[in-house]
Amino acid sequence: MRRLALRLCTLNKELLIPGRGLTQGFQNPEKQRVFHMHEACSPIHVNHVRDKLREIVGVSTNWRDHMKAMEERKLLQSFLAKSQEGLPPRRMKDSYIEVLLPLGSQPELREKYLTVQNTIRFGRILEDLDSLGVLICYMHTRVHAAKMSPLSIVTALVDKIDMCKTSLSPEQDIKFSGHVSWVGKTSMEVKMQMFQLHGNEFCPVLDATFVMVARDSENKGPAFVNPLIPESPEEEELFRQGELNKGRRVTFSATSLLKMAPSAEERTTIHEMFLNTLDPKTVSFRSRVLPPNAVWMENSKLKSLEVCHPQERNIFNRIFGGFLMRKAYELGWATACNFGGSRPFVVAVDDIMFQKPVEVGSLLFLSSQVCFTKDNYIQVRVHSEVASLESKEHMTTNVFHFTFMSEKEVPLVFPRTYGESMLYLDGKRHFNSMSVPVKLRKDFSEAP
Ligand SMILES: CCCCCCCCCCCCCC(=O)SCCNC(=O)CCNC(=O)[C@H](O)C(C)(C)COP(=O)(O)OP(=O)(O)OC[C@H]1O[C@@H](n2cnc3c(N)ncnc32)[C@H](O)[C@@H]1OP(=O)(O)O
Repeated sequence: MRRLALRLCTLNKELLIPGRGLTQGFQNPEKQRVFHMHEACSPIHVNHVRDKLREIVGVSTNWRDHMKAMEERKLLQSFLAKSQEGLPPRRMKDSYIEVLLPLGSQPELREKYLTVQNTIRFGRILEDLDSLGVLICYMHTRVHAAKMSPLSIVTALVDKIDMCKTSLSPEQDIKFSGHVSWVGKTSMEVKMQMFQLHGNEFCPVLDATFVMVARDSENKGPAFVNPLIPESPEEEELFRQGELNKGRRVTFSATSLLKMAPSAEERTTIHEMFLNTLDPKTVSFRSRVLPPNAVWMENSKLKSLEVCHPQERNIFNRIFGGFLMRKAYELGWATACNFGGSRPFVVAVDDIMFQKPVEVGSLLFLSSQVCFTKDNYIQVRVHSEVASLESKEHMTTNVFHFTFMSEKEVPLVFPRTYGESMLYLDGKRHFNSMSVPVKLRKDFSEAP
């Protein structure tokens, strides 16, 4: 145990070696969102993020030892705080990390990230962001006296990922940075950014906001996290934004179409779409025909099945959230590609809620469909549910929302049933909540 405490302290030191900050490449200070972090660490290599997480949590690398490792974690329960006030406050820079994915300088890394069109697999980026988000939270909550972290930190929500560049080169270095930007009692909001080398500058390509939740050593109940003290007006603004985000999520969830009827405007939209599909040759509500350049929503569906092997486990012996996101994203991408008839780019991801952990050995059923389109944009929803081999009972674990942009204008998608109409409106709400179409930087766009 003492050995592990030392290891954790070494980890913290390793992460905080003063050196070149990520912001150095910027000419324009307005592009920076790294507040007073210039004195922070040199980047760690992307391959070390998972190693560090393993060390912090003390997991075994062999599946056959996983029960023993979990037994050892039970001993850490006594290190958990009884209240949040009993924990020392932390600053944003305490959790600030930079991670390097040196695709340019280490070509052997490229294979894992490469698409056939010579761009970067976004699913792999989702995995890296997920691991990085968890590591950031361990930096915020680190306990110097404890041998390993008594906390199990899980991803609760991918609140938003906005892309500011349509395609990324697999031949240029990438850097990630991030820090805790807001905390509740047991939850933490993490802001991350991704940059790619463009000439001599690291230019921003992606902004992400995740919410992580701290659980006890055995991942059975909630656990308190250290308070966060903003230190400057910019940090206060970030913290305030975190509070607002929490309020926005509550409102979004309270007005969900699963709980409340659509608004008058939304009802009009659906009725107009319904009228547009009535056959003018018959006087019947049942005889429906598609308008030109339109597709029935049910015909946009694609499905897949994954067997969740131990290799895909996370540090808590459940299925890694990043793996679930990668699989859902790739099915969503295929759905958009199939629908739009040309190669789509992801422009936004939002509101991926991890409702239930996925056990190793489960069957993961993914079902994807286009639920809204506009001009070149395709809004895709992927629903995931699991069943254990024994019970066969299906349970929803996640709903994923992806916004893609196609190279050319795409057909309209038409709902046929009431349920599909609600999917359409939900897709439209997600599409409208996206900030990207206005922000997408044309100057960075590249041919695919
Ligand atoms: C060798 C091994 C291999 C190693 C590989 C390394 C890979 C690297 C792996 C890296 C690891 C990668 C990581 C992974 O792979 S984690 C795997 C993916 N994630 C999961 O499996 C999580 C599944 N979900 C759950 O377990 C529960 O739903 C959770 C625990 C999330 C909430 O449960 P529950 O609802 O019962 O909790 P509560 O009511 O007590 O609330 C607790 C707090 O949570 C806040 N909250 C809740 N929901 C949301 C939400 N949607 N948005 C925002 N906030 C939310 C809530 O406000 C409250 O905050 P506060 O008011 O206290 O502040």
